[in-house]
Amino acid sequence: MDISKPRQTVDESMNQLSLSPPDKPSFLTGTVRAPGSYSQPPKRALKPFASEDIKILLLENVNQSALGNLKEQGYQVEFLKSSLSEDELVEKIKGVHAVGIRSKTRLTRRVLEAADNLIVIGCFCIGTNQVDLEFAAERGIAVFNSPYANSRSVAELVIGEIICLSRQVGDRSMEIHYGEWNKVSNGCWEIRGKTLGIIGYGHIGSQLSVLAEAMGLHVVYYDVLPIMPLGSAKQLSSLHELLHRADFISCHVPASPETKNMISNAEFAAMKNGSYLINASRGTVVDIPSMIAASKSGKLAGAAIDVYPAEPAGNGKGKFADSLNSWTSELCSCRNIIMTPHIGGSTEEAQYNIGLEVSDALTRYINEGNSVSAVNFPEVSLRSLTEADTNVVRVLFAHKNVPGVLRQVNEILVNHNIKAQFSDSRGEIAYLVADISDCSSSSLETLHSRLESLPGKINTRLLY
Ligand SMILES: NC(=O)c1ccc[n+]([C@@H]2O[C@H](COP(=O)([O-])OP(=O)(O)OC[C@H]3O[C@@H](n4cnc5c(N)ncnc54)[C@H](O)[C@@H]3O)[C@@H](O)[C@H]2O)c1
Ligand SMILES: O=C(O)CC[C@@H](O)C(=O)O
Repeated sequence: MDISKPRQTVDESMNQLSLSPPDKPSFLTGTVRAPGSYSQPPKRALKPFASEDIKILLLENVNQSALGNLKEQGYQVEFLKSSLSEDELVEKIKGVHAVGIRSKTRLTRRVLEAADNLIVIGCFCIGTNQVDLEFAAERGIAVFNSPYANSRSVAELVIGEIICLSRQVGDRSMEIHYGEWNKVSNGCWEIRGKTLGIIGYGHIGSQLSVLAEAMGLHVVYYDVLPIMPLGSAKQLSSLHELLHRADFISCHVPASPETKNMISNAEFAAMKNGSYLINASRGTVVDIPSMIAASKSGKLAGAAIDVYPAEPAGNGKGKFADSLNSWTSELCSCRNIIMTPHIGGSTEEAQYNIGLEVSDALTRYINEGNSVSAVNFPEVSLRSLTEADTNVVRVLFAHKNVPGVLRQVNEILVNHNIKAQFSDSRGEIAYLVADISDCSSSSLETLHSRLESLPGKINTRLLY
C-alpha cells in the first residue's frame, strides 16, 4: 500500500495512537527516550493511514524494547536475528515503510532503489556508514541513529582491555583453557602512570579519557577538531606526536576516506617499542597486515580488536575465517591479541536504550513527520497537534532545494488557513511541514495530487 496517499476521512482518522513505553527492567535507568514522546496528555496523535498497514522490517536482532515500542503503534513488524545480503534485501525491502538495522546491513543505492515504499531508516547503533545517506536523502528517506547510547559501554570495554593487554590476560586465559599453567610476570605492567593516547575525542574518546584518568593513566588525544580537554587530558597537534608519546593507543574515529588505514606501517613505525593498540571504532581504520607485522617484530606488545574490514552477517561457528579476511589465521597466531566480535556497544543497558531511542524517532517521523535528529535530512518539527485542532491536516513535503518550489507549494496551500509552517534545507534537499485547517476530506486527494505534480517534488505525505 502507498502510505503517502490519503485514504481516510479526517473524522475516521482521529483514533488516538498510544505512545506508552513497554515494561522496563528495573535495573535499566537513564533511558534516553526523547522528551514529549509520551505522557503529554492532550496531544492528538496524527494518523496518516491505518497503522496496521505500516510495514517495518527489523534486522540484526535489534533490542526487544524497539519491537515492543513499534508493535504498540499497531505497525506490522517483521523481526530477523541476522543481517541480509544485498540480493536478499532487494527482494525483502519491497513494500516496507521503515527498516531497522545495526552495523552489518548495507543499505546501498541498489537496495534503496528497490525500496518502493521506504520513508525512514533506523540505525540502531552509532555508525551510519553502512547506509548510502546521500542517496537516501535524494529519495526523501530520513535516517536516524542513536548517537551516544552505547558510548559508555565501549569506553568501559576499552578500560578492561587496557588492563588485560598490560597483564597479557588473553594469552594466559587461552593457555590455561588448554591445560597450560604459565605463571609469569615478564612484560606484565601496572597501568598506573602510563600514557593513553586517544585518537578521536568525541563521545566515546572523551568518556574513555575520564575513566582512564580515574585509573591513574595520563591522557593525551588527537582530533581534527579543537576539543576542550576533560580533567587533565591534553590535546596534541598531530597524530605523529600522539603515536610517539603513548603507551596505549585507542582509536575512536568514524569510518571515512580520511580514516581509512590511518594506522598503517608508517604509524606503527612511529609508535614506542612495546606499545599497545586498541581499535573498537571501525574495521577500516587499522591496516591489519601492518599490525600483524608490528606484532611479530615486537614493536607492538599487544592489541585489542573489536571491529574488522569484513564481518560475518550473523553469529555461528567457523564464520570468522580466512575466507572472510585473508589474514585471519595469521592474526590468530599473534601473541597478546584480544579479539572480540564487534561487541563494544553490546550491553543490555545500551541495547535497551538504543531500541527505545531509535524506535521513538521512527515513530515520530512516521506519525508526525518530525525529522529532528535525522543524520541526512533537514531537521524540521512542528508542535504536536492537540484535540482542539480539529480538521487540521499536516502536509509533509520533501523537495529539491531549488528556487521557486516554496512559492509553488504555497500557491497550492493558499486556499486553506496555514496554521503553522516550517521549512529547512540540507544540501540539495529541502523539507516543508505545514499544518493547514479548513481542509475537507474531499479536497485531500486534490491537494495530494497537486503537490505530487510539482517538478521539484521528492515525496509528499499527508497526516490527518
Ligand atoms: N565497537 C563498537 O561496538 C562501537 C560502538 C559505538 C561506536 N563505535 C564506533 O566508534 C567510533 C567513534 O564513535 P563516537 O560516538 O565517539 O563518534 P563521535 O562522532 O562522537 O567522535 C568521533 C571523533 O573523531 C574525530 N575525527 C573524525 N575524523 C578524524 C580524523 N581523521 N582524525 C582524528 N579525529 C577525527 C571527530 O572530530 C570526533 O571528535 C565510530 O566509528 C563508531 O561507529 C563502535
Ligand atoms: O550494534 C552494532 O552492530 C554496532 C555497534 C557500533 O559499532 C555502533 O556503531 O554503534
